[in-house]
Amino acid sequence: MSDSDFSTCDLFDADEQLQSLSLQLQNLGGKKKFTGPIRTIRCHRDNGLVKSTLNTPGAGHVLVVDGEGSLESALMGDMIAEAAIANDWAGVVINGAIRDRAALAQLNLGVKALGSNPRKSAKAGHGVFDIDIEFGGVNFRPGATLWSDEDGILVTNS
Ligand SMILES: O=C([O-])CC(=O)C(=O)O
Repeated sequence: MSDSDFSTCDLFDADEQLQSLSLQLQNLGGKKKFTGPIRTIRCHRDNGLVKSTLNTPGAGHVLVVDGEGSLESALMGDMIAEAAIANDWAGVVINGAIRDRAALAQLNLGVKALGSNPRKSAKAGHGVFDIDIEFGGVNFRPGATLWSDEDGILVTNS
């Protein structure tokens, strides 16, 4: 299925077993609909892993980042987002903050996040990669498929 020809409402109607995120993330990227298999990161006010991961080939994956809900500093800005596009990532979902909101809105990348903060995060690289993470009542398992549009985010169980 291409990035633009699905609707999460129709997908849910066809399969009510899909997980649906109740957390009201903001749709902040220039690409308002995106889908792909999941990779994951958990980190707290440190985006070193996010930066290095989005600088490696994404092959159409969606990076789900559990920033543990912190809005104290941003986990992605326009430079990292441009690297994600260059490396063929479909989108980035962040349980935390971004910055460069106006620039992200112009980029051909899916971006969902809680909000924005101009303060940068540390870049020590503390965090964990490709583990199961859970927020908003959804289990995000590496390799599961995610769909995101204006209505919300759906994730397969496997
Ligand atoms: O470097 C950062 O932490 C975030 C940022 O400003 C960018 O991606 O442009």
